[in-house]
Amino acid sequence: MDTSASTIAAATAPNGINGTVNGHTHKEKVTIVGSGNWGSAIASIAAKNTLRHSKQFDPEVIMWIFEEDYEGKPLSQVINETHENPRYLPGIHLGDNVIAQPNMEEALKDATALIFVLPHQFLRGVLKQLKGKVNENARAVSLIKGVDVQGHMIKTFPALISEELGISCSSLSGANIANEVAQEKFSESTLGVPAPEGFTDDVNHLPDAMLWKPLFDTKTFRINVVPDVEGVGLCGALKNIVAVAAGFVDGLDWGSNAKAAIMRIGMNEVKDFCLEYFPTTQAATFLEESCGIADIITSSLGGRNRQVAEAMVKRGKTFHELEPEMLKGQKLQGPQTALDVHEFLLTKGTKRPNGYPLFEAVWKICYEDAKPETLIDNL
Ligand SMILES: NC(=O)c1ccc[n+]([C@@H]2O[C@H](COP(=O)([O-])OP(=O)(O)OC[C@H]3O[C@@H](n4cnc5c(N)ncnc54)[C@H](O)[C@@H]3O)[C@@H](O)[C@H]2O)c1
Ligand SMILES: O=P(O)(O)OC[C@H](O)CO
Repeated sequence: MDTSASTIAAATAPNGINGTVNGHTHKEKVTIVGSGNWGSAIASIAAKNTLRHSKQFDPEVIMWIFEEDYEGKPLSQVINETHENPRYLPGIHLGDNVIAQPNMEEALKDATALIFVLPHQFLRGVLKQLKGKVNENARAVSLIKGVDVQGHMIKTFPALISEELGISCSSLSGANIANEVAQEKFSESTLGVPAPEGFTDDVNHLPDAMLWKPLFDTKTFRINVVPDVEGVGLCGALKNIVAVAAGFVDGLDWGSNAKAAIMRIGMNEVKDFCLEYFPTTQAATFLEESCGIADIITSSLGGRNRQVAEAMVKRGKTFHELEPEMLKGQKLQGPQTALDVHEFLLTKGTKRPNGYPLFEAVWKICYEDAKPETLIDNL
């Protein structure tokens, strides 16, 4: 199937509505694949916007849930009764139009707008279940922060989703700590959409921008569109390694200068890694957008990766021990991404003089018991 932006443009009405059959307008039907901390926050935004843009979207937002028990009841039942996800996003009303659905086939029925928002280690398993069950006119967006590494092959998740499901996939990433976004505190995010080569028109008019921007953009969650799906996806993945390093700095009480230095060095490694292995990515995505520099800052100041890394140093425990204890079912992405990147670099090699010493130091501290103080040895 041809999933290029121009082909999709031809099949999509100019207002972004998913076409017409027998004179009837088809409304986009939204399914969220994932229901954790960010998945639930984004469900609350999508639920408001499907109502706000009722000509474009069916009001109901289906949220596929990896079923589990919550205080003696299935979590999906609790969510559908209370319209809240007390396990992963307590205190936030998701919207009466959000329906939790543990059955994947049911969740996908008629879906035309698929939002992928899972901890990255679970995506391949979920894609296996989805194969052959997705509508061919569906489009996807990945909110997942991680990379897929198989030996010397590295892929972003939008690319993997597109490849596995044969549909177009965009990428949404930014300085977006879920709890703050859900509380409607001001933040920005970057939407990377597919664009035909040489496209110079307004990116907001690209078909996938016209689908996703109205679904996510609010007064307090501002979406900026760029024609760089890979760059947006990679920034979100790699900044998690930098955030772990920033957490080590906090654990060591090295202070603000050291934290700023680690963020600067980390930003350069993110940028160089993207340009070395994904030459179509654009430097402006890292340097000017929320998904780049801004996400490194927020994650190094306030994220879960930072928090657990600080505790690794202060309490002398591994992240394997601390993750369940501190995050209660939420998942870290930084250590696993450091391992993925390490394994990729090992087989692929690099042309960067001195390699990627910050990424490698984080891997060594997380997986090889290296002392946190060794973080700066090769910088
Ligand atoms: N939380 C944030 O602040 C935030 C913000 C932006 C982006 N992200 C990114 O979004 C993605 C999802 O993060 P999140 O915060 O929604 O998740 P989370 O960290 O809250 O993880 C918990 C989720 O994982 C699910 N899960 C557990 N085992 C599973 C399995 N075997 N198969 C499928 N699902 C399983 C749980 O059901 C739950 O929904 C991550 O890549 C993360 O980096 C998170
Ligand atoms: O809490 P973290 O470290 O997973 O980071 C959350 C978001 O990615 C911040 O943008």
